[in-house]
Amino acid sequence: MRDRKAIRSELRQRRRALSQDQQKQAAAGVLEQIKRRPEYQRSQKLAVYLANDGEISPENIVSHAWNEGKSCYLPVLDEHDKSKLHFQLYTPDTILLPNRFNIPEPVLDLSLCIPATDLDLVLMPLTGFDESGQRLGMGGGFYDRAFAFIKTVNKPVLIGLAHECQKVDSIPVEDWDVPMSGVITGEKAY
Ligand SMILES: Nc1nc2c(c(=O)[nH]1)N(C=O)[C@@H](CNc1ccc(C(=O)N[C@@H](CCC(=O)O)C(=O)O)cc1)CN2
Ligand SMILES: Nc1ncnc2c1ncn2[C@@H]1O[C@H](COP(=O)(O)OP(=O)(O)OP(=O)(O)O)[C@@H](O)[C@H]1O
Repeated sequence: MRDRKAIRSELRQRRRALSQDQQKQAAAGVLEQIKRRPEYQRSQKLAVYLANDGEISPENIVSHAWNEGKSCYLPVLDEHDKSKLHFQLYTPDTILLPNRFNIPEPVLDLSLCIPATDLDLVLMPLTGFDESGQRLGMGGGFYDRAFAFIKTVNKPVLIGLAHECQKVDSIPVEDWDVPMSGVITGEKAY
């Protein structure tokens, strides 16, 4: 546990230290990489996120997906059930407000949310990853809880997006960790 905290803090510093130029390049690269993936090409409903705290930005992927007629969904926290994560439709007209972690998100409208099992592809934010597909998030357990069913249902496909500097030799695993089927950086696919 201490381990995970230390790795998380080190890796958050690393991604925050990237220059604007490096961020721009990485965001362009991650689009080029994802366009080649059959899981992306096939997907109609994909979960994305709005980059925060140095995360690699999926914004170019969102624009591409919209152009291709795909639907994008954003994670939205629930102020009543603080452990829950919803996925709400994201369009160019969506109004965004900062959540309790100061990350912009749509104002929760349950009529625009879909069950996690209806998503085809989830592009996951992360602080660290290893080549076996283990993921370290921000520590809230939101994605782990939202996709805990993945062991029994083989949908959606979970793919992490990351900067190369977020790769470590191995992430200490916990029982509840949900493994990703792959990770895409600005340079390559793992
Ligand atoms: N862009 C993005 N959106 C996301 C996530 C994410 O990782 N990235 N999440 C993925 O789960 C959820 C938010 N999870 C988060 C969990 C912890 C902290 C965080 O900053 N914790 C602070 C303490 C903040 C406080 O208590 O005020 C910290 O650790 O320093 C942020 C987001 C939903 N939206
Ligand atoms: N399936 C689950 N059911 C109940 N609690 C869970 C589950 N998954 C994770 N948690 C709780 O969430 C907390 C945070 O987990 P962890 O440190 O793995 O988060 P994370 O993967 O870094 O964050 P996130 O998924 O939000 O990006 C843990 O203390 C754990 O108890």
